[in-house]
Amino acid sequence: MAAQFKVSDNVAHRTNRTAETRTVHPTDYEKQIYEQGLKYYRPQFTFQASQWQIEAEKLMSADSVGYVSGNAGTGETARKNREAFQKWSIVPKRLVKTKGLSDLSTTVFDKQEPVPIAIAPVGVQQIFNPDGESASAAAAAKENVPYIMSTASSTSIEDVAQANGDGTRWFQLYWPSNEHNDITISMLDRAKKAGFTALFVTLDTYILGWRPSDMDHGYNPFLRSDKIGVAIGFSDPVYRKQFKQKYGCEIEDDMHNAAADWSATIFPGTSHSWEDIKFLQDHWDGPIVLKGIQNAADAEKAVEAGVKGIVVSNHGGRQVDGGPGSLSMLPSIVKAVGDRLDVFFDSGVRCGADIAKALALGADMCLIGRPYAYGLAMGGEEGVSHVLKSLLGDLQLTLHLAGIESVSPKHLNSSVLVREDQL
Ligand SMILES: Cc1cc2nc3c(=O)[nH]c(=O)nc-3n(C[C@H](O)[C@H](O)[C@H](O)COP(=O)(O)O)c2cc1C
Ligand SMILES: O=C(O)C(=O)c1ccccc1
Repeated sequence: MAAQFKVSDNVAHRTNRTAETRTVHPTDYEKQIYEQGLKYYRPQFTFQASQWQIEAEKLMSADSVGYVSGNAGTGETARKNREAFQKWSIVPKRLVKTKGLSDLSTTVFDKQEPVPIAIAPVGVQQIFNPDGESASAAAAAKENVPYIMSTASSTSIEDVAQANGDGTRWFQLYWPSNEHNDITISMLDRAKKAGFTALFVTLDTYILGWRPSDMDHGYNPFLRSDKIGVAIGFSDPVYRKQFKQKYGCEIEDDMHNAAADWSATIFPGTSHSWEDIKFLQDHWDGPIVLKGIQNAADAEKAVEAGVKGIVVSNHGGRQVDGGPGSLSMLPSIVKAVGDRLDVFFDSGVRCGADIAKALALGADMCLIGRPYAYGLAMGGEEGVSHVLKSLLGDLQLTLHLAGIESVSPKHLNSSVLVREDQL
C-alpha cells in the first residue's frame, strides 16, 4: 500500500534527515536506493513517480495545475506520448556477469556528461515554488544534471547562473522576430557571459497552443498581477531602452503593458525560416540545438543548417494536438541523421525505463520536463533533487537488472527492445 505524504509530514521529516541531502557520486544511485531508500528512513517525498503529479497538484492553485498539467486540444498527443513508450519493452538478458552499477555517462557536445538526462526548459517556475528557477538550477548542479534555462523564466539569467554555480547550464531561446534581432543578441550575450555553454532554440512555440485549461481559467502567467515569467525581458538593458522609447515610461510604471509587450516579443506569432539559423550561428559561438523536431526531413535540414543537435520533442503535447507520440518519431529521425547530430529527446519521460527506451532507440540524452516541475512544487530544491535522483536510481537499477552495462549505444541499443505489437 502506497504511503501517503502530506506537507506536514514533509516538514516533520525534513528536520531529522541528513543522508538524502548529500551529493551522490554519479554512479552511486543504485546503492543509495538500497541503503537509504529501503533501510534508513521514511523519505520526505514519495519514490513513486506516478504520485509526483498528484502530490504537487495538492499544493498548487487550480490555474497553475491547469497550466503545468494541461495540454493542447483534447490531450490526444500528450496521451500518445505516454502510449508510445508502452509499445516498446526492454528484454532482460541473463547470466551476463554484470559488473555492478551500470555506467550512466553519455557524450553530448563532444564532452562526457555523468548522466544521460538534462532539465528541460520550463518557464514561469515561480508559479510552482517561490524560489522558482533558483531552486531547480541549484538542484540540477547538485545532481550533476545539465540545466536548460527557459527564456520565459521568472528569474534573471544572471541569478540562475549564480544558483547553478559550477553546474553545466544551457540557454533556451524563444526567438523574437528578425525586427528584434538586437534583443536576441542581447539575450545571447548575457547568456554567454553568465556561463551558458549551449543554445537550445525552441521552434514549436512561436505562439502558444490551443490550451483549453488555461482558457477556462483565463490564465496567462505573464499577465498575472505578479507578472511571472518576464524576468529576462524586464532585466534586459536593450529591451528596457526600447520600451522607454516606445511608451515613454519605465517598465515599472506600466507593468501590465510591459508584460504583454514582452510576451509578444518572444512569442511573435510567426515562425522563422531555415535561412535565419545563420543569424544565430553568427551570434553564438557554442553548440546550437533545435528543439521541437518531429520528422526526419526536418532533422536532415538541421544537419544541412550546420547545427550541433536536435531535440525530438512535441513540447509535451502542449502545442499541436493530434500529432504523433514523440517517441514514435524517434527511430526514423535517428535513422536519417545517424551520428551527424546529437539527439536529445523529450515528451512523456516519466521513469527510468522510459529513459532507457529513448536511449536504446538512439537518443543521446533525455530532457526531463513535468516531473521536475512537480518536484519543485512538492519541495523546492530538495523536491527537484529527489525527482532527479529517483529517475537516475530507477534507470541504473533497470539497466543493471536487464544485464545492460552502460548507456553507451554499444550496450544500450534497439537490440535490447521488442515491439509489443510484434510479439
Ligand atoms: C509548464 C511548462 C512550461 C514549459 N516551458 C517551456 C519553455 O519555456 N521553453 C521550452 O522550450 N519548452 C517549455 N516547455 C516544454 C518542455 O521543455 C518539454 O518539451 C516538455 O515539458 C516535455 O514534455 P513532458 O513534460 O510531458 O515530458 C514547458 C513545459 C511545461 C510543462
Ligand atoms: O507553457 C509552455 O509550454 C511554454 O513553453 C511557456 C509559454 C509561456 C511562458 C512559459 C512557458
